[in-house]
Amino acid sequence: MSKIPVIEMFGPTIQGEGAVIGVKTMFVRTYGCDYHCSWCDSAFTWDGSAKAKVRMMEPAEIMAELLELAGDNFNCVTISGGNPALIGEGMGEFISMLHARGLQAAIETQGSRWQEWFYEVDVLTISPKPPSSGMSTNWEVLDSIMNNLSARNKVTQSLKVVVFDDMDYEYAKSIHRRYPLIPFFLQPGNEDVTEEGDISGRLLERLEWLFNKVIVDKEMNLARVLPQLHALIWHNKRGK
Ligand SMILES: C[S@@+](CC[C@H](N)C(=O)[O-])C[C@H]1O[C@@H](n2cnc3c(N)ncnc32)[C@H](O)[C@@H]1O
Ligand SMILES: Nc1nc2[nH]cc(C(=O)O)c2c(=O)[nH]1
Ligand code: SF4
Ligand SMILES: [Mg+2]
Repeated sequence: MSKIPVIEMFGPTIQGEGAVIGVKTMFVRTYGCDYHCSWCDSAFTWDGSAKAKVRMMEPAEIMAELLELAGDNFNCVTISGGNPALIGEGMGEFISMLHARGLQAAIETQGSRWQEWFYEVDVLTISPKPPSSGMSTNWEVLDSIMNNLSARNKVTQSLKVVVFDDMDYEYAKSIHRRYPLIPFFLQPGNEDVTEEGDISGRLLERLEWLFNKVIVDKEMNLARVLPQLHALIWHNKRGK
């Protein structure tokens, strides 16, 4: 059995982003990322600040802890990070374990690495990073991920781009143009992930800004613009 580096597990909560927004889900957050986005809202998964909290866990141990946390009060497990696509066969084993119990596996990843277990994922969210992140996209890798998934026609995949500014918006358009058949989501960026208290007003202003860009843009007729719903309700609180 191959172990998985887990930094936190929480839930049940409500999926706050993307294609399955609003669905009750547990979260498993893996440690480690091959990116270091300037505005990452989960930097503790890679910046070393929470390294002492990482547990190397067998898939069966993760399953047991989810059941301990929530009993049968969930049907979906979202695996995020960090980048869960850094993990090899252990993750494939964990996804099989979820399926054996009739549970769904949702994955959040940035599209920088391929894993064979992507084929088994029920809801796969690929979130390429725009210029404001400071990261650059490896188009060869992203193309091959999107090609592999399309060829199997089995996984429910979607693309989700976070937008902070006009340059990010142009990047988002280039993603949508490149993969026009893939469900496409836009999400405004949270510009201060450490602010305490109610940040909903600030987030809603950015949502309106993004709405207004999409409304006048005929290339975005099929895009869906969504907030980070959990951030509107629970703000920058961790484990929500
Ligand atoms: C923390 S990441 C982890 C999964 C994976 N590394 C990725 O980036 O897709 C989960 C989601 O949060 C988004 N995100 C991270 N920081 C954000 C911020 N400051 N504002 C809005 N979305 C953010 C990412 O773009 C991604 O879609
Ligand atoms: N409620 C809630 N929904 C989410 N969707 C994606 C998240 C993530 O951090 O990957 C996230 C998260 O952290 N919380
Ligand atoms: S890819 Fe995801 S987890 Fe990694 S630094 Fe960027 S937003 Fe954070
Ligand atoms: Mg989050």
